[in-house]
Amino acid sequence: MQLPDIPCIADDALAARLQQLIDHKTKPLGSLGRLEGLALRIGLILGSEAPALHAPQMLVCAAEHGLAARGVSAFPSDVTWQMVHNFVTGGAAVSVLARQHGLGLTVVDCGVRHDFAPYPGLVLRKVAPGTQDASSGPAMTAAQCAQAIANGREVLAALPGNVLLLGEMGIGNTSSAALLLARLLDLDVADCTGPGTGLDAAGVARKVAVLRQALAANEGARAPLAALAALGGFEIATLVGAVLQAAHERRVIVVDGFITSAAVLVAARLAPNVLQRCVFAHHSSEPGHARLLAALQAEPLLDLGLRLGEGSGAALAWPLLVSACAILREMASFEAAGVSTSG
Ligand SMILES: Cc1cc2ncn([C@H]3O[C@H](COP(=O)(O)O)[C@@H](O)[C@H]3O)c2cc1C
Ligand SMILES: O=C(O)c1cccnc1
Repeated sequence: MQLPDIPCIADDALAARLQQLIDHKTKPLGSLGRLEGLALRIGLILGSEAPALHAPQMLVCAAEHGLAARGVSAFPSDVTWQMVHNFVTGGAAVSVLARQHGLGLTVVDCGVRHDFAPYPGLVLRKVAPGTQDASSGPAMTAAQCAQAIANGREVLAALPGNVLLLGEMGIGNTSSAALLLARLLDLDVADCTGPGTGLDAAGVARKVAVLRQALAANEGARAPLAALAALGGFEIATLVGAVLQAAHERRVIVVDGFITSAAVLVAARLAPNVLQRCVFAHHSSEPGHARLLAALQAEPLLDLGLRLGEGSGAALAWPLLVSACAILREMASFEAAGVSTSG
């Protein structure tokens, strides 16, 4: 499969200039804390000393998981298509937050077991009506996986703006994310698995047992694409494509929780420079997320105890990106404002 070109952002001169601009703003050195690093990162991604974010796009990818039939979620699979309807009609958390913050909202049917009528904001890119049960073999074929990645690239390329916010929906997808994490980071799957939508301790233990079967049934799937096909979901593969395309186009990528971080892990294994374009929105309370963030050396902006997905955390972090850019563009320097420097 042909991957898009994602060059290293290694503009030392711009980095030095951005740091100098930030340091000369009318504030004690470093006093805007993490916002300063955020401003620097966005400046580097957009290649500008005065970065401006425009037409931010929330992309919610949805699909069903064959593995869900094994009782790995506290909710039935039908919730996936029902929530897709809720997203586009405006009633879901991500719908409310996208509306509040003026984010474009695009929902993609990547593989939901339901025939949707055309609806504004709903893009139909169904690879198949759900994946196969990964506990007895690969979730998808290599061709299906490649198709989902191509779909994600195409959908993203058609969206305006210079910021992509990642969201997802798919009952059972904390299982896929845990499997990808265990396989690609060589961790015990028990350390990657949590309650998801709300399993109790016995439920989590049963989930771990099923996930061990999935790893055994897909023992040979070790390379990133093979692991994605064997253990992933159509929404995760579509997100991988969208992330690769957004990174190629030098958009800022705002990563949501556990599942979208797993998609970024796969994308980064295919093209490590993807990570230079990512801002991690929040620390999900799904336990595996801490390990995933550590492996990606990511420092998420928020820690609100969220465990929803959909893109809710990315939407909540969005105002911080806007503020970081405004500070870089609009705050006066000591010189311009006539304020005395220290000492
Ligand atoms: C009503 C409802 C809305 C959601 N929105 C996101 N998710 C989240 O829960 C699912 C993952 O958890 P698990 O692996 O345990 O199924 C995903 O669809 C995710 O986006 C939801 C789940 C439910 C029930
Ligand atoms: O962090 C997430 O993305 C998440 C956690 C639990 C359930 N659904 C999504």
